[in-house]
Amino acid sequence: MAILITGTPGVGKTTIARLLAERTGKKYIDFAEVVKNERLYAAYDPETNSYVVNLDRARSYMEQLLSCEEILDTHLVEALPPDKVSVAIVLRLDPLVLRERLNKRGYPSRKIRENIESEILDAVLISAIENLGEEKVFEVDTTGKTIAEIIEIITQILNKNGKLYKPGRVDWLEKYYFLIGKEGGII
Ligand SMILES: Nc1ncnc2c1ncn2[C@@H]1O[C@H](COP(=O)(O)OP(=O)(O)OP(=O)(O)O)[C@@H](O)[C@H]1O
Repeated sequence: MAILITGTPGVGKTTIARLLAERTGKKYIDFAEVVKNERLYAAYDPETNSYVVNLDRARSYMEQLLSCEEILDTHLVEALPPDKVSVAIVLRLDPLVLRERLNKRGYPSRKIRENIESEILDAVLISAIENLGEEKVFEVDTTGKTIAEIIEIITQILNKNGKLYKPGRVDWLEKYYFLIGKEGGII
């Protein structure tokens, strides 16, 4: 059963998932790589350099691939077989910090806006709860935390001490509703 590290693009999934895999000796799986290598996509969008994933094919491929406790890195929870995911850690990040990171990547302003809106509106958290069930889902606000602090929190969650990290504590909407619809999240 996989441990899923998820969240809006740019929140730190790959950084955390890779380190967690190293620390635990578990296999790290970059879902985006699997999609590309196994051609589990229906289309490719050159403007945003992203793939439109074929959810059914992806889900059945991952059903075969996932065996023991891999560390899985993706924001696309709906492409995963729910019965093969034991726990989902949704990383959260202050939208203004996320905007800085995505700006540094040189993302087009439309892509930045979409990701910031997704973070403000809890899109990945909601998808994780809907697809996996709330009992499997935990939420970690990574804003201002070091990588070591985040790994420590995830370790607590994996050791069944995650009650402080159940969904519902992070709420960006009240503070950042005015960013919705702004190109590139620019006020
Ligand atoms: N706790 C942290 N503190 C400061 N910077 C961080 C932290 N975690 C990640 N970063 C930085 O944020 C950037 C994005 O991290 P990362 O690529 O891991 O995000 P991601 O969620 O996997 O993004 P994507 O889904 O687009 O691959 C990187 O430059 C990384 O070094």
